Amino acid sequence: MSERVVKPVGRGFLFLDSHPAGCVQVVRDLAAAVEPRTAERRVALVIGSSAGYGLATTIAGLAQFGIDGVGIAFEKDATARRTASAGWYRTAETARLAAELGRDFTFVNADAFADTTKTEVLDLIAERFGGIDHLIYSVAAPRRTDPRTGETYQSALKTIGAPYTTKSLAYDGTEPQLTEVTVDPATDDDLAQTVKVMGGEDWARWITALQDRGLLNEGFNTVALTYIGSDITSAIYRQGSIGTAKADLEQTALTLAKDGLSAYTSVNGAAVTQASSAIPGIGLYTSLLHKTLGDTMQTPIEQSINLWTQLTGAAPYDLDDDNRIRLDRWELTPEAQSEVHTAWQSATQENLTQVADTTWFFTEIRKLYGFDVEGVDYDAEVEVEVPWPAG
Ligand SMILES: NC(=O)c1ccc[n+]([C@@H]2O[C@H](COP(=O)([O-])OP(=O)(O)OC[C@H]3O[C@@H](n4cnc5c(N)ncnc54)[C@H](O)[C@@H]3O)[C@@H](O)[C@H]2O)c1
Repeated sequence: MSERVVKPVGRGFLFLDSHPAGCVQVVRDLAAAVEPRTAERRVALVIGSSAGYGLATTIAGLAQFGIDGVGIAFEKDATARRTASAGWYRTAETARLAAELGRDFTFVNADAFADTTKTEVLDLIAERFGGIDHLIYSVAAPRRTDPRTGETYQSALKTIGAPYTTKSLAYDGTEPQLTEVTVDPATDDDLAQTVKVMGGEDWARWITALQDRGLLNEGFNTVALTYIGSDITSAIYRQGSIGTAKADLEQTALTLAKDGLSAYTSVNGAAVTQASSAIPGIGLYTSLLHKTLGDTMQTPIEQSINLWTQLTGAAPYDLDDDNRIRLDRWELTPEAQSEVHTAWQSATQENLTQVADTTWFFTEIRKLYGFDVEGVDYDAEVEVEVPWPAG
């Protein structure tokens, strides 16, 4: 037992500790946004199930689409000095939610890129479920060690060709700051490494491994998440090193589909997650987008419900010309983009909090660590040593 008061300690968008009770409430709030329904049983493997889009897909799947199966995440346990990572606490609560909903769902804490994880999870699937109907690949990682070569690759957030200077949002601990960040161009090696981390190789390896063991059920389909976004962020995102990796991921889907698999990428909209907040300019863009769209900015839960509706065949796939499932149409309407463009151009330090929803953005950032969540007593002592849910 290790109870203590947990306060936010950190700099900018990064906090060193997470609040267990806040993370519990975040999971409950996500679940409350899903209408529970008893559906036929389907088996899903969600890779990246503890945060952002993967968490939303897991919760929507558990509550509304009757999924059993396995979730994989890579999270840190508490130490003598630090709390566990937020994804650890969220996973513990998601497991409780799954049990309450009568679902058979196991969470594995391991590196999805490792072959040992694939073997462990495939054994579990073979033993417990006999096969899967859906695979959701929602990993966002800064690095990957390829177990077959032992080499470690680092993902880069760089432009292609020339440096690019963007407006960006920062936080000095008291006030939001409008800053300028210059992003360097990627070398060929940076690009190759980013593709190794965030491209389609590992997703394809999971599918091949499942296929080799005969664990893909009739009607199986799979989705890996991708992003396109606005012209405003394209020099850094879509036309940058990370966009090169996303193009590789999308190409992987096309190759898998050619082999007869029902494999897609889904283009999700901008959301505040740990992964996205690390990208220069994205925080400002997302704050402006929220100011423009308000409640019509679709949450990860809403997009996940939309995704499951399509994966389970309740609605036809909403595909674009490149065979990608589009969950981001609300983000890229000409009206929304034109308004965000104007706001982006006009943003200055003086008008920042009027043109951008910075308060909303920083609350969302703190919520990623379980802080600023309504209904949580942050002065109370809380148990920080929480066991990973038993399989
Ligand atoms: N956030 C956005 O705005 C946005 C928009 C569109 C698409 N996407 C895509 O959605 C996907 C998920 O991103 P996110 O923003 O939800 O990220 P996130 O940081 O919120 O979550 C990442 C997840 O990956 C897991 N993970 C990281 N490394 C792992 C590893 N080695 N093994 C197992 N699990 C690991 C983490 O535990 C976590 O569950 C990415 O492909 C991202 O590009 C994000």
